[in-house]
Amino acid sequence: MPYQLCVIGCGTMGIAVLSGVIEGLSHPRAAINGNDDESGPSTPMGSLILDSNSNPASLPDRFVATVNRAESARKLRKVFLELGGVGPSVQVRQATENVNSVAESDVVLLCCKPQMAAQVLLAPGMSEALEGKLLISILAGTTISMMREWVPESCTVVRSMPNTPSKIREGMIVVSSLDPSNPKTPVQRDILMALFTPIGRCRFMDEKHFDAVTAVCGSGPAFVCVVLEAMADGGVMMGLPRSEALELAAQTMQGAARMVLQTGIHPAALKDSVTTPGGCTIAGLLALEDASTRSAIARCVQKTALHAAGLGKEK
Ligand SMILES: NC(=O)C1=CN([C@@H]2O[C@H](COP(=O)(O)OP(=O)(O)OC[C@H]3O[C@@H](n4cnc5c(N)ncnc54)[C@H](OP(=O)(O)O)[C@@H]3O)[C@@H](O)[C@H]2O)C=CC1
Ligand SMILES: O=C(O)[C@@H]1CCC=N1
Repeated sequence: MPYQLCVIGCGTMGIAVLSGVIEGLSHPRAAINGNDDESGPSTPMGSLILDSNSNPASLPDRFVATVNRAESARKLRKVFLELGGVGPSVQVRQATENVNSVAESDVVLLCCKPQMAAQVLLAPGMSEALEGKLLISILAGTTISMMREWVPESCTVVRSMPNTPSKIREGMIVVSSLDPSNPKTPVQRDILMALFTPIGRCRFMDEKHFDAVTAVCGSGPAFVCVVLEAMADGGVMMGLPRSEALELAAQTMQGAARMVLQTGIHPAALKDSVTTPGGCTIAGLLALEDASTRSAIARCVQKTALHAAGLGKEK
């Protein structure tokens, strides 16, 4: 039976995921998946799994979303009203209705800030509401074992890390491979696949990688946009109109990334193929090396991952 999905804390990321899921309901398409350590081998850069939505029982058909403030609820209603043409409506409620929203739903997507998780999950009545439910968290730095302390034993806890491009169904979503104290049933696995594959590339990974995953794909769009903006700035410096400079840089970035994903070509090989001996590309590359660009970006990911690890512990 189709089920009700409840999004607790439907801010930037809740909207991104829910918009992608709702859009995917009316426009199903082939799902692109990364390696899936729970379903056997695939190609180095991922395999194409056709129409993982074929089991309608794994898809939600009713939606509830909660936020804290009345003002946010008003804005959220507008967001989903505008989406209305492409899918079912979403009931928007305030945090005072978290417990009954969870009680009447089958699957819960936890999208609040990590610092709010304990308060939300330990609210009076929430434990009863979560009995037997599937709780999918997108929270950075909040481990399954921390969440297990806050939910009843019968509740299955899964961690996921989506990113903002999920909104246009170009997300990267990593899902924790197992909750050792409460392994996923095939039904729950189907639900995870059905929810996430329509909104991007989906991969199961062990929870121990989640801080690194958070840095690379959760925060990654911010880092990539700094590079994108800088490339456009360079074009503007050399006389290109701003909008064209941005278009050229964005499509170039997308094209290079797609070549890596689709062909499995190593980025270094792709870079070498652009670099004509004695040409202009090597001149630009050496300027990047002088500025230690690679280590700056790698250190940025390292620092982000280390910070992510502490997020769930903040009060
Ligand atoms: N932003 C990103 O790119 C990514 C974020 N994440 C994770 O997603 C989570 C949310 O981040 P983000 O969307 O950026 O944050 P936002 O601040 O945009 O969203 C948080 C939402 O939680 C709501 N909220 C606060 N308290 C409660 C409560 N008691 N009950 C119900 N809702 C509540 C807020 O409502 P109100 O506005 O009224 O206060 C707001 O809508 C974080 O845990 C983060 O680690 C993961 C991947 C990527
Ligand atoms: O900045 C943050 O904490 C969240 C987690 C990943 C992306 N944004």
